Amino acid sequence: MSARPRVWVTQPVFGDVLARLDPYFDVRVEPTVAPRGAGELREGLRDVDGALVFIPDRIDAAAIAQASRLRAIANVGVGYNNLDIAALTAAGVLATNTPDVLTETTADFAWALLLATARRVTEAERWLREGQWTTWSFELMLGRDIHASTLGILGMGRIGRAIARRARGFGMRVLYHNRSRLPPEVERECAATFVARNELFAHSDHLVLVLPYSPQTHHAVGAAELGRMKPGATLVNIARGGIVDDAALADALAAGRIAAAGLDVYENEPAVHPRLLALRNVVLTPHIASASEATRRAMVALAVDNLVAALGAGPHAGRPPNPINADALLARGPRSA
Ligand SMILES: NC(=O)C1=CN([C@@H]2O[C@H](COP(=O)(O)OP(=O)(O)OC[C@H]3O[C@@H](n4cnc5c(N)ncnc54)[C@H](OP(=O)(O)O)[C@@H]3O)[C@@H](O)[C@H]2O)C=CC1
Ligand SMILES: O=C(O)C(=O)[C@@H](O)[C@H](O)[C@H](O)CO
Repeated sequence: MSARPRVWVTQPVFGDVLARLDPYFDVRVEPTVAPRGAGELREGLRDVDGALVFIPDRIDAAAIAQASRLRAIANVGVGYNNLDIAALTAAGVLATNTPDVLTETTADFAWALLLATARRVTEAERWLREGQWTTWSFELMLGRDIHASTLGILGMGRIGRAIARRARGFGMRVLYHNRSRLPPEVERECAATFVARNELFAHSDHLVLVLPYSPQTHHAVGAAELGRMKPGATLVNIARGGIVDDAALADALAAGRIAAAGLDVYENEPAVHPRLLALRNVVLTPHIASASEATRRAMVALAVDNLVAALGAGPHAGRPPNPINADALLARGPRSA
């Protein structure tokens, strides 16, 4: 039996980047992309020291309880609501994520969705491809202006601020809400004004969601919040499924309560609420906000660095760049090698 630590990678991504694990570990990379169910994740984690996992992999308490060798989980992604952090910490398993490297690419994509949603880009293309463009009409596909309008950002963290910075070019007024207000110099740099949560819904022409998913943010945007939005406003969600109540959103869009929505994430993804699928005034993308080639490679590279260091190897042994639960080390008992 090998004395080297064992590592499991749940998707076959960028082989040249994953190869950087090889000098240190016995690595098993899943050969196919497939949803990994609870049973498969339990089995995969049972005999390994570390794993490199992705957003669809739900690492729950049951899997962690059976993973007696596990010491590190490197999540490829900045959001980590797929991990049971309390259970990992109690078990002495260090978890890491990949912030910063995806900030600008994700902010670019928020703008792609915002522009497509407000100016009806995908709706117009679908209509044209359906052969419906027989006469040019002056009032065809009238959209909502972006320039000189008010952009609202719920979740003004790394990505929210990058979205705000881009708004300058469109001459927009930027409002934001966080649980805690940003320092004045950051507000100045983003040219953004802090407002109460209800004010954000009431005054935004275009509202972008960029906050993490947690039990506290579950259905943070439901019927009541949608009801507070301006008639004709648009909503963009690049944050996480579950933050928006998808059924309530479908109601608001169908009723014309708000003009349109751009969604990259969904409550039950990859399943999309059938009523959202049936609507024309919604732009739907398959959770790709960070998906430029350079950024996806950088995310995997950072997750590799995190895993190597978290398992006590490489130049930064024991000091992974992006620990989520550094206190896990305090809980380490017999499973620490
Ligand atoms: N679609 C995609 O592919 C991608 C999605 N994401 C999602 O974007 C999220 C944000 O990433 P990033 O900007 O790097 O994270 P940050 O932690 O830098 O920012 C999150 C912001 O949300 C705020 N926030 C947290 N809870 C609440 C709340 N209850 N109400 C209002 N604001 C809140 C935080 O401020 P405060 O603590 O003061 O409230 C903070 O400013 C990720 O967690 C992930 O889910 C990220 C990348 C790609
Ligand atoms: O970073 C996040 O939180 C994301 O949602 C996206 O960047 C990725 O799609 C995901 O991380 C892939 O695992």
